[in-house]
Amino acid sequence: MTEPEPSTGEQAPLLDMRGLGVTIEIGGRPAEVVRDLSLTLDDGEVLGIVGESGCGKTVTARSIIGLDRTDSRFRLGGQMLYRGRDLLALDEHAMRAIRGKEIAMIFQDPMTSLNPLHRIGAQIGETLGEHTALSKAAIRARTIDLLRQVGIPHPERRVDDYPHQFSGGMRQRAMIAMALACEPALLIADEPTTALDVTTQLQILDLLARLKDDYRMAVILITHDLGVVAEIADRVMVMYAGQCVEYGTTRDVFHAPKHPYTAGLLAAMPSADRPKVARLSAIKGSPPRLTAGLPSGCAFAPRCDHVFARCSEMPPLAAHDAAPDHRDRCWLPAGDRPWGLDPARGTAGSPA
Ligand SMILES: Nc1ncnc2c1ncn2[C@@H]1O[C@H](COP(=O)(O)OP(=O)(O)OP(=O)(O)O)[C@@H](O)[C@H]1O
Repeated sequence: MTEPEPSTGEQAPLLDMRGLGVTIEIGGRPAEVVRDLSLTLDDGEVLGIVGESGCGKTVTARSIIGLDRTDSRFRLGGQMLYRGRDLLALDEHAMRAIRGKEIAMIFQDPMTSLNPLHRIGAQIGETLGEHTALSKAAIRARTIDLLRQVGIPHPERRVDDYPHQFSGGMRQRAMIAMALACEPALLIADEPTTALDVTTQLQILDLLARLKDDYRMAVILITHDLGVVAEIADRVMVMYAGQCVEYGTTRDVFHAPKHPYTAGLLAAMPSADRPKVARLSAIKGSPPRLTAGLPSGCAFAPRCDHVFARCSEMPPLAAHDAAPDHRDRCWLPAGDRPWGLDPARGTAGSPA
């Protein structure tokens, strides 16, 4: 990836992650689970991060908000510039002022955020009490309003319920209300719908799409589901084995995928109205175990049908054509990537 310009104060992107690396000590040995990851996110923008299980999506998200910073097994490198300030260089006290207020996170399991022993309203109110100077009465009024905004019926009554009195979908809504309490500039949503039934999934995604507009929030959405990304993301990052293998606008990545891994994910996507890419069977094999140590060359090579000698070296994340923001990590010349063929234009690997 090209070296980004130094960012300062007002002109800086909301988030400018530069060369993030995460190493975890597992079984007494260091495992590099995220490698040289860079991205930028502007106010109000939605970035989808996709990839198979274990590719480093959650570790990346938790690194942004500093959830593992007190775990001595974790080593983080690179920079995480939030409005120009490097979050990785802040102490835990300074980070606590940002977490929940400026950057909030929701998880697949709402009980990660909700305490079963405390009333829903008290938990949302606690976030407001920590980060605002609102009175008790104002906190309660705001809490009820938040529950209404996320679609909880009779919020003035349900505010005093405990989490177990809410259904799974309602708990997810309550967790979203808690995340929104301080109107964060960035919401990180880690598989927020995976554990829900299909109807509830759609309702929660609609809710997130509406709230990101109402609150003008940037969102990083982590998911296995490319269909979800196609619906609400402006940009997509495809991760494989702890690295970014493709990055671009949702339109470019979906209409003209460049990396064979992205093409494989798209081909495996069960959707009638999927963009026309040459059909591939589901990707053979499975991702490498990051804990076993990675080969020095392309990590996808053992699963790729197009391997050639150069793949024993690590490909850089690079743009190859007129779309400088569409980058991928593959050595194949653009003309040798049949999955990128756009039949309407007769071009290979170029954005539609
Ligand atoms: N707390 C931890 N302790 C040890 N290893 C961890 C920890 N968290 C993550 N890992 C390892 O880091 C790697 C990346 O995991 P991560 O959870 O980020 O993947 P993911 O892409 O989010 O997967 P999933 O889609 O299943 O959530 C995996 O090999 C995982 O086993």
